[in-house]
Amino acid sequence: MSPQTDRGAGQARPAVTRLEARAMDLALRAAAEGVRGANPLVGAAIIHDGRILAVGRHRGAGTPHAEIDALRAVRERGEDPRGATAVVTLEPCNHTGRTGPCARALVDAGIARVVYAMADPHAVASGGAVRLRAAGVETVEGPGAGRARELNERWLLATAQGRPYVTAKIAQSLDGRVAAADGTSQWITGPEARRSGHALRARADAVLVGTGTVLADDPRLTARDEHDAPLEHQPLHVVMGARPVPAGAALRDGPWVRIADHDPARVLAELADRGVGHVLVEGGPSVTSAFIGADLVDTLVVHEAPLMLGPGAGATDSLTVGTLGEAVHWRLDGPVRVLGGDLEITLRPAPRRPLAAEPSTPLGEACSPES
Ligand SMILES: NC(=O)C1=CN([C@@H]2O[C@H](COP(=O)(O)OP(=O)(O)OC[C@H]3O[C@@H](n4cnc5c(N)ncnc54)[C@H](OP(=O)(O)O)[C@@H]3O)[C@@H](O)[C@H]2O)C=CC1
Ligand SMILES: Nc1c(N[C@@H]2O[C@H](COP(=O)(O)O)[C@@H](O)[C@H]2O)[nH]c(=O)[nH]c1=O
Ligand SMILES: [Zn+2]
Repeated sequence: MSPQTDRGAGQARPAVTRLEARAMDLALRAAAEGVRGANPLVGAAIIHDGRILAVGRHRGAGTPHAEIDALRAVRERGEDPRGATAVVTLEPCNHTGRTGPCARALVDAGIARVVYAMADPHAVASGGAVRLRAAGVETVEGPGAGRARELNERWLLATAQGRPYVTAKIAQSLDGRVAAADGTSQWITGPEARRSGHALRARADAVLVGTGTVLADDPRLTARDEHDAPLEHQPLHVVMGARPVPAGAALRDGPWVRIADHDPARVLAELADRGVGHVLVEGGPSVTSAFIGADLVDTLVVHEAPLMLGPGAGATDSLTVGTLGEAVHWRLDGPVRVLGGDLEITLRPAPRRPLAAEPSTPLGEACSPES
């Protein structure tokens, strides 16, 4: 499939210019710097008079979308976006969520042409291209689609499955233990790593643990700063399992729910019904293994502490792996960070099947020299 434009099929003009292809490359790189969660990673660039005026990106749920970020940067530089081209890694949205529809913002800014990598599969947000064309804006879909899809591969999967995006966090020893033999585990990691764990909680709509963790640790599951004060955004506390949550359990101090089910897919469906878009799974080993075994972890954050715990509980003790060929593979998804004395390793699942074939002409091959 070649890039689509709203021009007639008989018109021979190449879909994108060399500058637009370069802008798409920059937008994709900017997108990759965002944080994963309920929203896809999206970048945008604005081109005018043969120059890339600005590059923007989405910085996480609730913050301005990439197009708005790029338009803001253009205006901050005292430039006028009227008549410009916007190059975006995802079809501009057409809905009012926590931010307004980007399609309208682009029209209001006087943008004349929008090149976007891939259509928005999210039923609520889609339709931006139709709205743009209705307002007389030329649209081109397809350049950079392969890279855009690869970047948001797991978000696209979660969206297609109609479930929340899932991040799992494991705080483990060098030898992969999450508790000592007697069940003690507080704390394996140092304060810097734990602060990063709290930042993860603050980015999630819900934090989920199994009943085993509730009974062993009595976790609070709140998002807190270095002084133990609550952060602004607090996640829903979710307990998965059959046993009741004890009357005095600390997690009852915030909004909480127990879901008496062992099936991660059904638990996610129930959370989706409650409006949860991003779940942080914090263990313990039985629950983490169940999510990983069901291929329902989209991002895995491992906090690796420099200590060994010998015969303690392993992070994924219940994962069914009988032979090396059944190993669950991951790949790095961003830089490894040093947090005090610990490491933070962010991973995403290595694809179990080859990625879908690139549906568009690769960047750089569909362009014409700048006119
Ligand atoms: N370092 C770290 O990052 C963490 C360490 N821990 C440590 O882990 C230990 C607790 O481990 P564990 O008991 O495995 O903790 P879990 O939180 O995984 O709880 C396990 C229990 O949850 C219920 N459950 C829900 N879904 C499933 C499922 N799909 N499969 C199996 N059981 C399910 C079962 O109880 P039911 O009968 O009620 O249904 C099960 O016994 C503690 O020592 C704790 O300190 C815990 C979290 C994080
Ligand atoms: N042991 C361990 C973690 N354990 C996780 O933190 C929970 C306790 O949360 P709270 O009561 O809110 O502070 C605990 O039940 C488990 O999910 N986390 C880490 O960052 N590092 C650690 O060494
Ligand atoms: Zn938008």
